[in-house]
Amino acid sequence: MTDIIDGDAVAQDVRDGLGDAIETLDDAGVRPSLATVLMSDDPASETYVSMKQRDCEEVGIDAVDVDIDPDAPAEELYDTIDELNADDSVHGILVQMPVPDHVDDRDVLERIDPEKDVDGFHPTNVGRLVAGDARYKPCTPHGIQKLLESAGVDTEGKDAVVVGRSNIVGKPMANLLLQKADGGNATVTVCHSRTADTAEKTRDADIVIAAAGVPELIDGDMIGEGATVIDVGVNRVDADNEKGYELVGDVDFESAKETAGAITPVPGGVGPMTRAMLLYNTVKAAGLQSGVDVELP
Ligand SMILES: Nc1nc(=O)c2c([nH]1)NC[C@@H]1CN(c3ccc(C(=O)N[C@@H](CCC(=O)O)C(=O)O)cc3)C=[N+]21
Repeated sequence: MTDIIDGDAVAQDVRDGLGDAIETLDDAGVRPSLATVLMSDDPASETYVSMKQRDCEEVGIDAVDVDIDPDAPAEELYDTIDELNADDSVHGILVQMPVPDHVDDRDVLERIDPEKDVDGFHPTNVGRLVAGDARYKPCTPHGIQKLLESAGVDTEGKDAVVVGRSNIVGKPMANLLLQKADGGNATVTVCHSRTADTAEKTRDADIVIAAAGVPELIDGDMIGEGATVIDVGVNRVDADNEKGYELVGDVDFESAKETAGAITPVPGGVGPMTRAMLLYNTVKAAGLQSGVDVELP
């Protein structure tokens, strides 16, 4: 029987597990606070930001919500980041990506105080991660590590194939799987759009992480018997339903689950974990900035 890994349930465990740390901080008079900055009118981005704010409320994190007109000059976003950097009551800053074309996303990520960079996208935090000394692990790959752990999948000595080489998922995922640490110690292959034969690589893998942003790129023929399949895709395709869209993963779930030993669904797999690990990083940030020792799940 294929194990369908329940991301909603594991995310709930992480949120519950943050309770102790949030209480410890509360005893010290500290309330963790996350600022989300949205410079977009893309409906998907708006949905994600409002889900993050709801998550914060649920666990007892203050959510500061800044909206910037997508047509505003880049300086308005920079000024906002500067203000949030200087505000001691704010522990985490997330600028929802993508930002408009006239704003350079690298400039944005470098502007955020690395201590408050709960996405883990600042070059300082990227460097620390690669060096094996992560401060804030990027939320999606970190969430995937938690999912694998919860499914009883030990990564040590396994062949892991990451499909996709983005800065926010593929590259940090490959790095985490490579670390000499729990959730790492895997033999890692990274496939991408220029890979000669991706199927040949994925077929031999114990763990396949699909993070290419291409709907249903990975099907059952590309998965080896009993492999663990993690689907990072959150592709919105038009559909004739209430929402007007359907979420489609990078994996063809129906065919892949026939050969996989364990698989994450979309929705309800990696997405909720990404949000849970953002809360985790925010609580960690509050601890680091206030000098309060917190125990994280
Ligand atoms: N600075 C920044 N940090 C991010 O972490 C970031 C970002 N920008 N930009 C966009 C991507 C995407 N992302 C998702 C988070 C949660 C779900 C999620 O919870 N999805 C639900 C369903 C959501 C729905 O119904 O649309 C699920 O898969 O079950 C999806 C996507 C975070 N991102």
